[in-house]
Amino acid sequence: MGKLLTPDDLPIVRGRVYHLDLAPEELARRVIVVGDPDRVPVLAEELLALREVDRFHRGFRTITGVTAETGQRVSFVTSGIGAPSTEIVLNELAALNEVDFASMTRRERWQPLTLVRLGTSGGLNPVTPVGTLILTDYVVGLDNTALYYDIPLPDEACALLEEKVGSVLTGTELPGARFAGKIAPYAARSDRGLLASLTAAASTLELNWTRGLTISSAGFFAEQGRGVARVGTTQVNLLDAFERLASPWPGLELQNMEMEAGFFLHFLGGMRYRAAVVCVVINQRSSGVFMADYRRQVLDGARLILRAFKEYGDARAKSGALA
Ligand SMILES: O=P(O)(O)O[C@H]1O[C@H](CO)[C@@H](O)[C@H]1O
Ligand SMILES: O=c1cc[nH]c(=O)[nH]1
Repeated sequence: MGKLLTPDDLPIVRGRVYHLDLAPEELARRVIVVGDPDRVPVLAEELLALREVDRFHRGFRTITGVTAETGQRVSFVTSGIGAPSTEIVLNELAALNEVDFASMTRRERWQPLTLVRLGTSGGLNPVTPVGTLILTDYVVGLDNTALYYDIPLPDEACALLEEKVGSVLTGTELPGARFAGKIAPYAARSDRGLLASLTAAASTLELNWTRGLTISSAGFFAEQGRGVARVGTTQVNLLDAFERLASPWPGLELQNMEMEAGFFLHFLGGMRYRAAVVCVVINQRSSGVFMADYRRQVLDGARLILRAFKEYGDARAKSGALA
């Protein structure tokens, strides 16, 4: 028998996890995770033929159902904004998948989940137009939530990215700043097979898309170079420095900045779940252009993900692996 979890380690209320208010059978094995709870019913209305579960608790909306186009069971789940909120959601999703709530021990058998974050992001690449879908190849996270999870470096490219983004931070520190040197970049990557399926699906749909490097910030304002509040910032001209960041190797360009991809890929990679990230560029940080209505692009992103789920599942079934 696995380790016994106490009701305080993993609070379960009326058979459901404490924050998401979901029971194990209410979660599909394929999950699209969005930041904004209002995005969940939009996806459900447009894409589901059948709705089985619809919950809203602590700001987290979840809808599980069967898709009209691919006939797959999927869950649309809210992460909320930022790594700390995402940490709660991903831990509860993993517990729903792996823990037997009757005995409060890990089940002997479970299959990894397949999850894609579908979000919005700020554009950092002047040649990538607003409205483009970015498929994250690698991400560098700047939050410290991920640093509580001791997960091995996925590959040598991640080490190089950590070093490059580390020098951007060192080069933009305010001399004498109280927290100078305290922000520790960590790199992660999308699951290679899932990214390949997303890339293949994107190539067959007439979408504006590209792959690239994503930066995940710990916040929206100072952390993304927005000097709105009347207090000093540890980093100065951070955005300019990011925009000058040379491509770390041919084929990988810095594309966008958002707030959850880093933790998402770091944690789920460590769990050996299959995870990837697709974000719409809704603004151009250098020119100040901002697109407030991105509903169409988000739906395009969701259709792309559903198609990739299908192709990825079919390819795995053909190779003898469980989908
Ligand atoms: O549109 P979502 O998925 O929320 O993603 C982006 O939007 C929020 C900031 O406005 C952050 O969560 C950021 O990552
Ligand atoms: O600039 C942006 C736009 C969306 N989300 C972010 O985190 N930043």
